[in-house]
Amino acid sequence: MVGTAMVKGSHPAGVNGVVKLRQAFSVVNGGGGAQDPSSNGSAPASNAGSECGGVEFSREDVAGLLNEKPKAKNKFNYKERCENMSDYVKRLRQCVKWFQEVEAGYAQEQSRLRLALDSAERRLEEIELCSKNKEEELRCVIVELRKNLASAQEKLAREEAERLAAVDSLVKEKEARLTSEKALASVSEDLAKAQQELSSSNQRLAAVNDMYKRLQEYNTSLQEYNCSLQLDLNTTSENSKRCEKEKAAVMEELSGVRVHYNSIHEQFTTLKASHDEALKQKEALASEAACLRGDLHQVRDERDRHRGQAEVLTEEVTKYKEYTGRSAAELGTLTIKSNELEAKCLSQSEEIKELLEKLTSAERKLEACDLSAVELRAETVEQKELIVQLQTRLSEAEFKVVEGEKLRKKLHNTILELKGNIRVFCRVRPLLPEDSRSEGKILSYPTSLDAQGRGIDILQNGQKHSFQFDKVFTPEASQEDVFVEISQLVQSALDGYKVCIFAYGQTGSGKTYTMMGRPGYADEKGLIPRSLEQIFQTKQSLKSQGWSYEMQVSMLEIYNETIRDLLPSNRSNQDLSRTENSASKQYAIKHDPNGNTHVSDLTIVDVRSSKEVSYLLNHAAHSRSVGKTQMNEQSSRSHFVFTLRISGVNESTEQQVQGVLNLIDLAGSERLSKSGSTGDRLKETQAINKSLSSLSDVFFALAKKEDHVPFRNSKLTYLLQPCLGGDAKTLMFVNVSPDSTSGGESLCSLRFAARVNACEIGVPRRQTGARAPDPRLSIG
Ligand SMILES: Nc1ncnc2c1ncn2[C@@H]1O[C@H](COP(=O)(O)OP(=O)(O)OP(=O)(O)O)[C@@H](O)[C@H]1O
Repeated sequence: MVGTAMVKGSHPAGVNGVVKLRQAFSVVNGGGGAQDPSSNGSAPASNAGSECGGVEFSREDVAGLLNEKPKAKNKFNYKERCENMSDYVKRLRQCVKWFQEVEAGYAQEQSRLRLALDSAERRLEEIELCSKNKEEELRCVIVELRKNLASAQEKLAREEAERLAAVDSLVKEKEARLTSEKALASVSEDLAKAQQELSSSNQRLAAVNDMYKRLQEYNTSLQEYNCSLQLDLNTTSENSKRCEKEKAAVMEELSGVRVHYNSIHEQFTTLKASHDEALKQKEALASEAACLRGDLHQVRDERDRHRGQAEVLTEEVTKYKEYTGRSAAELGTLTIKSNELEAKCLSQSEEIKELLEKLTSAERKLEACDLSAVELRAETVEQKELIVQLQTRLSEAEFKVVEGEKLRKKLHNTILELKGNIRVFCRVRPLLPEDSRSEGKILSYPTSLDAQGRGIDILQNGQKHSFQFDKVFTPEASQEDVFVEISQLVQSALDGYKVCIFAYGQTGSGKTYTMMGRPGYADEKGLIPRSLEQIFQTKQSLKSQGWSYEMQVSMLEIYNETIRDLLPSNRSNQDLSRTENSASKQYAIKHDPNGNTHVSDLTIVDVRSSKEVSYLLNHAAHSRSVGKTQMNEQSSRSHFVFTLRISGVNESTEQQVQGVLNLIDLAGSERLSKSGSTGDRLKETQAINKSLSSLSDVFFALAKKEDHVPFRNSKLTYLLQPCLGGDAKTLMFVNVSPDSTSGGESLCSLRFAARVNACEIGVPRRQTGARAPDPRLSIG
């Protein structure tokens, strides 16, 4: 009974307790140890059971032992009951032994489990602490993110509004551009037509000139012929005059003869009349005689008288007849002579007529020739006038085109100035012999109306990325083409603006070529020498308007975050080594309230001509830190800053202007893996990449209109602060290599440039009025 009670009493804390401990142990250890015997009575014996003194007990055995009392079939059979009891006691003893062993094992297990529990609790505590910290952090992050979200939403709304406004203005600009392009196209058409007309007019003019020459030759021959005809005519007219005179004399003679003849004829008529009278009288007399015959006496006397009268009359008639016969002969000779003369005169008249006809026809021909010559001359004059008109129209059209282009640029500039944007030009250099040509072209230039000359597409990993800038120069663009586009900007430095032009891009992409050019090749001079030439030329031409300018130059480089002066402080002491010269100097950058930047101890040189500046540029180029990298034979390892300060005074208008021209050749960005830099080169590359990434951060902050712009993160950005965040006219060249192996870098550069293009830095302001107290210390 005692044993039974003991076993019974130990049951809950015994088997179940051990089972629970085992369960806990298995949970802590993550294993699948013992299970609650009551939960799964069919568990395998090896899992639930244990060994005790060589006797194996199953759970069922133990449970049977604990729950069953020994029962005898016959309660009076004491022997059987004793045997049963002893058997039961034996089994109980074995069971107790098993329990003890199990308890010992369980105690061990318990201590192990306690240790595990302790460590688990410690871990739990740590985890809880950690999770609390994390929770705290996450809460902070969530709060910050919420704030950021709110400000981002605000900014988004603002940017959306601005974007809409920008889209509006872009649409307007596009429209304006389209109309100006249409006008340009129509003007170009006109121009082409005018040129065609001009060339056809030139051809016609040449043909007319040719014809005119031939006509002139013909005219000359006609004039010669005319001269000979005139000579002939003169001699003929002299002959004719002579003949006329002779004819007149003959006619006079003839008329005299005719008068004479008439008078003789009249006499003859009167004589004939008198003869007839006489005959009549004779007849009357004869009739009278016949009448008087009767009266013979009387009649004979009368007859004699009459006879005498008849004889006298006969004599007279004879005389008359004689006379009349002689006159007729004379008249005949005279008539013959007159006829001859008339015939001669007639022949001469005919000759004269013929000559006159010839002369008239010749004159008519001459007149016709003169007329055609005059017509031709008039036509030539008309054509010349037409040519002049066409040329005027052509020059007008050309002028219109130039003016249109100027206006477009001006409008574009004005829009940009109103927006306060940084302008971005992209320049792609030509493929060099050392470039790889394996993967074909990665860059292309869209030809659509709105993107022509401004768009660039880059193919990277099979994907096309499109960008648009203020201008895109293809590899064919010459240094002159590039300079033409920035000359107006350079000009505005003389008008009192702060101007900043800088070149950004991967190493070897053509920044130094763009800014400085190729030394020794006049055609390939870069923007810096060309800008200076233009400034000094304009300075000369503005003299007539009363302007006089003073100019000062300074040049520095930022190498490994250190400023170096590139000009000799003492011209006579040029051989002094640069390090020795600049070691003691501080070159601290300061900005005054007027937005001018001062670099202490920096050498500033007065310059009067572009030659002087070229000399200084050469000096600086030799002093600049240059090295060889895997990407570029002559790689610029520093940022080069050229500053020209311009002070202008107009004595007649008492105006004063102060302009600054900053021209900057940045060091090239490069990937450390690709550049293959080690040692000092590696340090340089890291410094370059750091300052360029600071520049990128500045643009990022500007583009997002953040309150804080990290200008102070690098010397470069701090030096450029007035140009990037102030009132300067700023232009960035993004130089790109067409090499297919540089596609990644080119895409990065173009992305950076697109971000810069979106930046608004403020509206440019002209600096006029009183001069700074010491302009020599100011660089921009
Ligand atoms: N537009 C171009 N026409 C002809 N050659 C060019 C042009 N641009 C660049 N090059 C040539 O490409 C080479 C690299 O150009 P450059 O030295 O100007 O590159 P960079 O960007 O200044 O490089 P880094 O950053 O390493 O100084 C030079 O040999 C240069 O003459």
